[in-house]
Amino acid sequence: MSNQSSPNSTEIQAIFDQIAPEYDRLNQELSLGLHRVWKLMTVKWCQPEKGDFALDICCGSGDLTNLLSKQVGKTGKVIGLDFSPQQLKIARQRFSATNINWMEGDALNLPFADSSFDCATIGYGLRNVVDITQCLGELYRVLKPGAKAAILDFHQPTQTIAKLFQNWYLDHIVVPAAERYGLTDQYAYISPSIDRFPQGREQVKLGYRSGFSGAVHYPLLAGLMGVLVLKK
Ligand SMILES: C/C(=C\Cc1cc(O)c2ccccc2c1O)CCC[C@H](C)CCC[C@H](C)CCCC(C)C
Ligand SMILES: C[S@@+](CC[C@H](N)C(=O)[O-])C[C@H]1O[C@@H](n2cnc3c(N)ncnc32)[C@H](O)[C@@H]1O
Repeated sequence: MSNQSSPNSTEIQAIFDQIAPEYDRLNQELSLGLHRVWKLMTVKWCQPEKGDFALDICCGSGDLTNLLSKQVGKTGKVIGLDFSPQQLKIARQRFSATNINWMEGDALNLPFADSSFDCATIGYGLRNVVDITQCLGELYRVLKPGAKAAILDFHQPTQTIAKLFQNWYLDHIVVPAAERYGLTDQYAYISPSIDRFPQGREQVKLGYRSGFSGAVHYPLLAGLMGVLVLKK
């Protein structure tokens, strides 16, 4: 990894390629299965409807793409986009719904026309892109007027006790669990990435600065993470 404090795009892509084989198992174990609840809430918050054209940015192994697929139904379509070939390989193996298109692409340069999508999600992706403002700008551009996006991610809790727990859990539960698979460095990246990521109030400001007409942040898990809901 480069000596700069935050990894570059190539290094981030490598992290997610390398963890792809164990990613879902570790998410399930380390969140005690709760990540499925957080993802369900995220999809509900972008208000998908039958027949919609939906986008899951930074789709990874496809959890949110799959949930959107169920919501938009046979008359709808979902694009799952990610720049990690290995994550997309897992996604294609896991989910075969005919209304899903898997695409390798960059969240910072989305290959879609303006005002294309009825709704969108980003699950644990915004914290991992190298330019948050550029990503939000692209998200704004490809959404239809009035469309909603829901962005799920970790952030630093405001309460000290919650921050202490987050650090403890990451350092003493998450990283040791990853060591079993030789993925220590890849999972040790999570903590500093959370430290660099804006908290809910700042995320709302970034949403408005990106042109969204509405921005609300809903904290989850005592503020260890949350969902930013944006309306174009
Ligand atoms: C689905 C989850 C995390 C996705 C995720 C995001 C990243 O940015 C990564 C970067 C590098 C490697 C892996 C990931 C990654 O998996 C959430 C569940 C998995 C979390 C790793 C577990 C941590 C949860 C909270 C810090 C504490 C939860 C405590 C509660 C008692 C369950
Ligand atoms: C923690 S994973 C989240 C995957 C999935 N959304 C989930 O909820 O499990 C973050 C994903 O963001 C992807 N990613 C990071 N930067 C990206 C970019 N600029 N363009 C596309 N995908 C990116 C990574 O490849 C990785 O699959």
